[in-house]
Amino acid sequence: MTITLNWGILGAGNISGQFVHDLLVNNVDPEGSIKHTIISVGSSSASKGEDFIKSNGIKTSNNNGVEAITEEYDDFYKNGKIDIVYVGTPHTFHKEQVTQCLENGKHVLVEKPITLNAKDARELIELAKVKNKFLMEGVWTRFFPSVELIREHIFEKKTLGEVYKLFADFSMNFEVEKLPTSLRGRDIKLGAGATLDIGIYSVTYGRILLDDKLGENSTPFDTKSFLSLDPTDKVDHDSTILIKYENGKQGILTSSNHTNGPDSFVRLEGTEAVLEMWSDNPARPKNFKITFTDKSKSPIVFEEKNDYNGFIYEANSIAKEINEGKIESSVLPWSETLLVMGIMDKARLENGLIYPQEK
Ligand SMILES: NC(=O)C1=CN([C@@H]2O[C@H](COP(=O)(O)OP(=O)(O)OC[C@H]3O[C@@H](n4cnc5c(N)ncnc54)[C@H](OP(=O)(O)O)[C@@H]3O)[C@@H](O)[C@H]2O)C=CC1
Ligand SMILES: O=C1OC[C@@H](O)[C@H](O)[C@H]1O
Repeated sequence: MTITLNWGILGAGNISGQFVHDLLVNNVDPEGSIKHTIISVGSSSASKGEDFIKSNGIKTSNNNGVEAITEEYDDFYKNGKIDIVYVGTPHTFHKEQVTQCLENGKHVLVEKPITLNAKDARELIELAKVKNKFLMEGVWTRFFPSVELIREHIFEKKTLGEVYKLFADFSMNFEVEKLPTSLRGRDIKLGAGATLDIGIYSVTYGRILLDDKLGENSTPFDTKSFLSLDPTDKVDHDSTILIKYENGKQGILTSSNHTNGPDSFVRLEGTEAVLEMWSDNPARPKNFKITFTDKSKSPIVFEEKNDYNGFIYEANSIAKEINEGKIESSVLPWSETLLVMGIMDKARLENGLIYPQEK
């Protein structure tokens, strides 16, 4: 049986293009049992939407015979052919746009962070329940094949022995000082700051590699944090969150817009082995290596090679869950999203970073 999901893409920008790439690659796979049709691109301007369709190569031949259209936001929300909306706009627009999508009877996959804080996220979740529509935050990292394998090694096979410490870092020098303060990466009004933008991935590793449970069932933990706020734009470009679980496991979860991180963005230390993860982008964990203390044992290496950016894994998981009538992801349930948002709320509170929308 083939499952087909009809998508609306909201925001004709950077990440929407990368997401769409994966849907199109998937559609030309003759073996694929899940198909993703792009119905419409919602954009602030028709010409921008048309450019998006052209520059990302959306054609009837790779879109299940359907010609994608572009619509301005109001028409897009009302388009009855769209099953699910992918929201690919800056953080501060997510709350209002997700609300519009749910109110108009659409399922939603919204880019990370779901909102600026846990309170707003909770409101969206309550609305998804009332409208009986699927809602998930797009933390695509959690859906990669490597993550499932690694979690099996850590928690089921105990390949690393007892795990004690995690170092997870997402750092990318985007030469902050040279950028205009009006950009998403610097503008406090657009929710700028390393913690919400990239620190969320380090926190995600702190959750998926140190705890085998999710959300409301998670192992109790405490966090402490240090955020350095920039004197000009007032947001954090360097962020460190320390996490300590009740069972003693510790994580050092860092992010920076000032420096480039190490090749191995994750180092997880156990009594019998060390796990390292690498790829061109810490958000997409394509490869890992487990090296044993006992040098007579060969390392375990996994490398993913294909044409996907990696968004296809979350998209296919969602297609299956929606097909089964679910409104909440089993991989990233609402309570887990709220827990991560809560960690970031606390870090911001501890360091005095309040967004204008929260005042
Ligand atoms: N999963 C991942 O790896 C990544 C996720 N992201 C997330 O995706 C989201 C979007 O990021 P990105 O694609 O880089 O953003 P862009 O700056 O490329 O903006 C995306 C779109 O949002 C709309 N938009 C942008 N700025 C404004 C503004 N000031 N006012 C109104 N609308 C605006 C525009 O849509 P329109 O077409 O309507 O004009 C724009 O095309 C963020 O929340 C980010 O955290 C980003 C990068 C990677
Ligand atoms: O999610 C993200 O991952 C990659 C980064 O470059 C980007 O700023 C961020 O939004």
